Amino acid sequence: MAEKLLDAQDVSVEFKIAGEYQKALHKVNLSINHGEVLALVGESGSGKSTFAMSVMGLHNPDQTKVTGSIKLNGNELIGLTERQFDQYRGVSVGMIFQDPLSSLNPLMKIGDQIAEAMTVHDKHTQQVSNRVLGLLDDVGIVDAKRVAQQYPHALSGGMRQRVMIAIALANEPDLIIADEPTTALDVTIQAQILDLIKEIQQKKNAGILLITHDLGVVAEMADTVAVMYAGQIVEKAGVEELFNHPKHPYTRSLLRADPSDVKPGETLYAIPGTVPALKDMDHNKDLFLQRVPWLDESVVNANVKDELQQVGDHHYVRGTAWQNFEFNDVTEGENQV
Ligand SMILES: Nc1ncnc2c1ncn2[C@@H]1O[C@H](COP(=O)(O)OP(=O)(O)OP(=O)(O)O)[C@@H](O)[C@H]1O
Repeated sequence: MAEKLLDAQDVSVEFKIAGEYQKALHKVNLSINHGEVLALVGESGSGKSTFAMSVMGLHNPDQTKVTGSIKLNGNELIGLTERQFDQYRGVSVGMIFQDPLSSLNPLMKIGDQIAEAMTVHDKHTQQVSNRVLGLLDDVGIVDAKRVAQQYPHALSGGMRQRVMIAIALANEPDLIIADEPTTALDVTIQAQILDLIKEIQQKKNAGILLITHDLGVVAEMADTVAVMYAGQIVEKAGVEELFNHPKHPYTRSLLRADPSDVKPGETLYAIPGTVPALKDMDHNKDLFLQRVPWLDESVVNANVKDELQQVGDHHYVRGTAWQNFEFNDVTEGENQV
């Protein structure tokens, strides 16, 4: 079998908070093939960015313990020094964040910032200038010559995001990590940027780790979906399978709470409660079940294995609560927050 582009096994992350290590990720297993778009979804605080930052080596080693294995093209990343990480961050892995303005240097012209991202010794050659213009062209910027001479503040949000994508692509990375890449943009611009990411991904056969809370974006972009809750993967499946046959109570709740899926006259389902604080996470349990008020305590408190159970073709679920999970529509109104 061909080597995986990204292969993360048993990745756990602990943050030192008030002198004590607290676990934010527990034994996460995720892999991405070349050309595959994996969407990582879950509510705010579920651990999506913590995972992405582990892949990019962006955690502060003095306050964070990262264990397990993360291999990129077969090379282990966990345990690398900052200098070693530099050899692939921005090179084999490109990054697109939610807020391009805070990622771009306000004092540097766009063209120089793109050139700066390239792994070439002399950034001032004609070849580099041509490549900068080519990249701006690739991300759909017309009049690239003029834009290359501008500063970030002169551009619209959508244009800035295109520039971020050009920077992410500067070294033709194998993997692109896109953390909420369109959240800050207007809906029409969102669609353009998503199309652009998809087009680039197909052209370059790059793998994408797409972090989003927007299920519409997932449906549009993803091949595979991993659902994260309280620092654990609770369900993984191909995108159609996950949308059509969700199993885990959390996945089913997320889909039910999807604002884009509400029909006129219907009220939007709100998942009761919130993601627990790190110190309250007992990862031997299926932590979402605490938020299902009608479940029996014995179900909520039962210990659950770390390994996901295979329930279909490429479809995996954590725990067994899904087997008897039903929405309690009678009390649902009372349970809403
Ligand atoms: N540097 C840090 N120090 C302490 N706790 C942190 C740190 N970074 C993240 N956490 C905690 O880890 C948990 C997971 O956070 P994370 O940002 O990964 O979630 P997320 O799913 O990406 O959320 P969002 O969608 O809001 O970005 C949260 O409880 C968060 O408070």
